[in-house]
Amino acid sequence: MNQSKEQRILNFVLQNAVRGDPCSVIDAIDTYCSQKEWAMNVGNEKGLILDKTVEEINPSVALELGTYCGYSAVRIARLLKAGARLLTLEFNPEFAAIAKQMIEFAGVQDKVTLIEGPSEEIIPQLKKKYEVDTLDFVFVDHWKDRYTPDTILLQECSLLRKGSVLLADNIIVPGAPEFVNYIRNNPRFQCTNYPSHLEYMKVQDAMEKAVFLG
Ligand SMILES: Cn1cnc(CNC(=O)c2cc(-c3ccc(F)cc3)cc(O)c2O)c1
Ligand SMILES: [Mg+2]
Repeated sequence: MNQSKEQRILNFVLQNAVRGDPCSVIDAIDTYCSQKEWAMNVGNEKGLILDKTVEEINPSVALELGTYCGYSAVRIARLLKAGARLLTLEFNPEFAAIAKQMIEFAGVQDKVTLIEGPSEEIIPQLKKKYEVDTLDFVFVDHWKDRYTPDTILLQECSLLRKGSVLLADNIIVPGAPEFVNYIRNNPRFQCTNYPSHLEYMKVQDAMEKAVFLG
């Protein structure tokens, strides 16, 4: 049975990156996906916006919606302080299996909890089952039609506190127009738009930062 693209990306990392070196894993994925096969990792240009946001917040507890191959999980986890943790949710079992191996090869597995399943089921479990109080940072990068319902669900589950920061990918491509409308017109969020480009392409994209005001 021939390999999936995601398996080919992982194989390239295993053969070209250095075990335990997150930066070499990030670079290997970006090299493969810019030269061989496009894939929907956040990429290096938007990845720098993600890095700066994580460094600014220095979160103790971070959540990622949409793990995919683990590129942004490794990107975020490499910046976390001792004792800080990232929970990352992935719906697709094949992607979750690849991401698990990617995270372990990068050596950040002690900081990352990869949870497989639908976000609408897992978010309500975060407090009791995953011992989360509130979230300092949320990277939103999953199904674009889930951005708004899951942002509402995070509020309903009291997982956001005054100052919690959401950073959403793909505001232009594939786009999340309903989310943009919801979040920019919601007085409980202070929004900032970060123009950028679609990963590995010369196509316009953007990220949206939304600070929860409590
Ligand atoms: C299957 N699946 C598991 N997670 C998800 C959620 N992510 C996306 O859908 C996603 C899609 C694109 C994209 C796809 C085709 C295209 F032509 C242009 C852009 C880019 C991204 O950065 C994304 O995050 C989908
Ligand atoms: Mg994305």
